[in-house]
Amino acid sequence: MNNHVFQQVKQAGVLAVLMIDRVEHAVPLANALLAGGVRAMELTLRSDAALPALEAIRAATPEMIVGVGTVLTPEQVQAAQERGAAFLVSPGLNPRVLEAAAKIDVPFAPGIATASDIEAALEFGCKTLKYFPAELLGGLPYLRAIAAPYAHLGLEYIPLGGVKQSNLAEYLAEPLISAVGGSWLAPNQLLHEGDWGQVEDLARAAAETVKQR
Ligand SMILES: O=C(O)C(=O)C[C@H](O)[C@H](O)COP(=O)(O)O
Repeated sequence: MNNHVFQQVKQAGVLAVLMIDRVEHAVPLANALLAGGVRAMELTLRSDAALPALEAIRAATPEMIVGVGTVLTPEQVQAAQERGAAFLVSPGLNPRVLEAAAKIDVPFAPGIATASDIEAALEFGCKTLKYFPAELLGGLPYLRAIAAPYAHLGLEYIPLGGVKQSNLAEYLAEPLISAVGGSWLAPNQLLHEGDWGQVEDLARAAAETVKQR
C-alpha cells in the first residue's frame, strides 16, 4: 500500500483529530492550526460536515495534510478519496475497507489493539498503524510488547486515544511512534465558541514539543 503520505505526517509530528459538525468552522480551524505550527489533521466521518469540510480546507489551505478518520465502509473510502483525502484512518481493522483502499492506492492506517490486528494489517501492506485507544490499552509499555515481534518490518504507530499535551513528549520520544494524534488540539467547545486563538495556542504548544523531538 502507498505509504509516502505517512512520512509527511511523521514530519508534522502531531495530527489534530477533529469532529467538525459545521462546515464553516473548517477553514478558520485549519488556519488556526497552521498558525500554531500543526500541519496535519484528521476529519472524522462522524458528521455529514466532514467531507465538505475536507474540500473547503483543501481549497483554502493546500499546505495542510488532511486525512479522513472513522472510515468504516468501502463506500466511505471511495467518497473520501474522490474529495482528495491525503490518507485514511479507522478505529479498527476491517478487511473489506482495507481492500477498497488498496485497490485505489490510498494510504490507510487501520486501528490496531492486538498482535493479531498487526498481522492482519501486514496482509494489506500497511506500514503505519493507528494504536487505539492508546492510553487505555496501556500506553507505550503495551505497544512495545505487541510491536516487538514485528520490529524487523519497520512498522510505525500513531497513538490516538487519551494522548494530550501532558504526555505528548513521552510518546514522541519512542522510536516506534511516527506521529501522535488527538482531539485535545481542537476541543469541541472551542469550535462551538469559535475560539480560534485558543486553538492556535494549543497547536503552538504541541508544535514546540515536536521541535524538541
Ligand atoms: O474514530 C476515529 O477514527 C478516531 O480517530 C477516533 C480518535 O482517535 C479518538 O477519538 C481520539 O481520541 P481522543 O484524542 O482521546 O479524543
